[in-house]
Amino acid sequence: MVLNPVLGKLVSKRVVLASASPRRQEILTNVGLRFEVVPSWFKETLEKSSFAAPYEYAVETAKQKALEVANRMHVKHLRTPDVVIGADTIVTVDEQILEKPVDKQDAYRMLSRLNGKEHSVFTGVAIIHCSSKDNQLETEVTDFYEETKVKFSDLSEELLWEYIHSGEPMDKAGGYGIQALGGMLVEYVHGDFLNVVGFPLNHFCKKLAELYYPPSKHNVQHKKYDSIPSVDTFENLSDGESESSNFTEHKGASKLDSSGMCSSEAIYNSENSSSVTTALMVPLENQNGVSESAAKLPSKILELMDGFRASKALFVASKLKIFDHLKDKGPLKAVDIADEVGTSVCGTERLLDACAGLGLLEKTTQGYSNTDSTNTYLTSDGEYSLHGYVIHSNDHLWPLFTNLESAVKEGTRQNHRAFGKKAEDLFKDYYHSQEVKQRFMAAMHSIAHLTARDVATAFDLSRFRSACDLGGCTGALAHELVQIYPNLKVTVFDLPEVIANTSYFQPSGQHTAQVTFVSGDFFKDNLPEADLYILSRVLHDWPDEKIHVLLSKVSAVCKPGCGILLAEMVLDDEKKNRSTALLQSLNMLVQTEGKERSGSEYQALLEQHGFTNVKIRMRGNLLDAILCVKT
Ligand SMILES: O=c1[nH]cc([C@@H]2O[C@H](COP(=O)(O)OP(=O)(O)OP(=O)(O)O)[C@@H](O)[C@H]2O)c(=O)[nH]1
Repeated sequence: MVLNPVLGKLVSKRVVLASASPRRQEILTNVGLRFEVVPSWFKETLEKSSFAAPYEYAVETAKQKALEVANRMHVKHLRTPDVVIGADTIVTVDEQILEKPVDKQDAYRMLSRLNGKEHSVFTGVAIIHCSSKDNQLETEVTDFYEETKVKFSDLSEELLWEYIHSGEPMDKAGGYGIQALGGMLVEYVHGDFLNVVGFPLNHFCKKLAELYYPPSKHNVQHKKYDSIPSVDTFENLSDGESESSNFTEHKGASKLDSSGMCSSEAIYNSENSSSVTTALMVPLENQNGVSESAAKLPSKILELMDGFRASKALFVASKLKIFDHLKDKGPLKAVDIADEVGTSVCGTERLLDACAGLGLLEKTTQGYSNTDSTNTYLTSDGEYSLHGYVIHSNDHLWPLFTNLESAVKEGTRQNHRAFGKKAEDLFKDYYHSQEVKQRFMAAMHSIAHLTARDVATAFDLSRFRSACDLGGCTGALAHELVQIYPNLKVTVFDLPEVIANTSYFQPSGQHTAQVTFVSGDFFKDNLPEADLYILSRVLHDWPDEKIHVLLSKVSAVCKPGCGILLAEMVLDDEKKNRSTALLQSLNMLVQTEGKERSGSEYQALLEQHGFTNVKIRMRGNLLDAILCVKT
């Protein structure tokens, strides 16, 4: 994959995307970039007439978005990031700048202007390199823009309104999404398609190449980065740093084409790849050296068929604490690991090779060692350890999922089949078995800790003085909130059995005293008073009837102006787009009476209890956020 050496330069850096746009997150995730998402609070209100050209407005807005996040993260002691990326997309037609429509009428106004005409889409991008000197933030700004021309067909009023009623235009510049239904409105595109979607990836890579590989004697003879360097050029540019070598090329194998099929060219296998691409070896030449045309294979389907093998390899390596041993002692040979964990050498070697093939381990002549992301996410003491959730997935979710067929046939949870006990009796185990309780709490903690910043920064919550996190478990989200909002006090409200076991999970450091724990059952007991009630991964556990009971209790204690913050995976209205969220809904089917819901479904539930002004922030990661206010 020729572009990866450039992106590889960011591997060891703390990269932050200052954008709430799920499309930008997806474009960058798809090429294997690892980053955190901290949406900018910069309001897009710069005076447009003060800019000589529309692209200058987009570039300045992108810059201000990124600088706001860099400053906020620095000031709030959230560890200064190395690189912050901001972007802003606008549409221009007849010398007018169109941003996101504020309502359906506004969307109609925009789409009518674009109807039958060619217009320009500009995305301004800012790449801010940050450092901290004497506790002062220092920034180096690189910015650029990209223009793409798009022409709309002549569209009927009826079609425009049908499109507007689909809901798609609302969070999109110019009121359309070219990547989805909006694509049907478009006659042609001249230029970078991804630029229209919200992020000019190609130009971004060229900028990184300029920044990280300044012209040397060798490449000055070539064109100066007005194109992406070729494979050879990249090899010449490589400075031999390990991050570049994470991106491995193998000749004579396969890569995915845009249709998801395989064609013969090159294998791409990187630990930074968001999805594991199944490597299907397709020889380019037969034994006589004659080229053969490689058969197209349904790689996506083959990958899905293999998915359970990959999951189980990860689970077993985690259960055996292989990643923990390698963190402390790696690199280690298979024989040494087998000795440490008490397993067979031949079985351990195959497991380790599989983990290396999946990008979880690195294999060298010295033996096996963890990748950076394995150290961060898969060791039990990693900064964002998911170890607890991996073990929960193996011990609890795996047996439930093996009964998925029955769950689908019967439409109910499968605890009785998976564990020989009804859900209620399992709950009693939870009360009585310290081991089961701790495993569950560790699982919930790992996801809450990983997603806490995303949830806490989805909206500006600084106007709230007190919050109550209902079902807040170990307080991971509460602690993140008080770091970000130092004037906030958070009460974590959960069952007595949970509260009694929270001490192990408590962080040290600033503002921890602002988090307190209160035990109770939110269906039965009085709720603590607060300006903001938080329900993170709670509503998806319950059917609508129970949610009404809970929301009416919250509504009864909420004063006007108080709010609810929900954190859930939000489905699109047609329930067809986000496979992770749709699979999560199956996950709720096998074990609860709940389900994942769409934004409109949550809105309807909330509005029935007097909560209005419902705002939804699709984060595109593990949790989305919904904020509403009691009127
Ligand atoms: O064809 C498409 N055109 C545009 C989009 C999406 O539109 C928005 C543009 O808005 P903006 O640049 O202000 O970005 P936000 O979404 O508000 O997020 P920030 O937090 O970065 O301000 C952008 O999301 C594009 O992806 C589209 O999807 N298709």
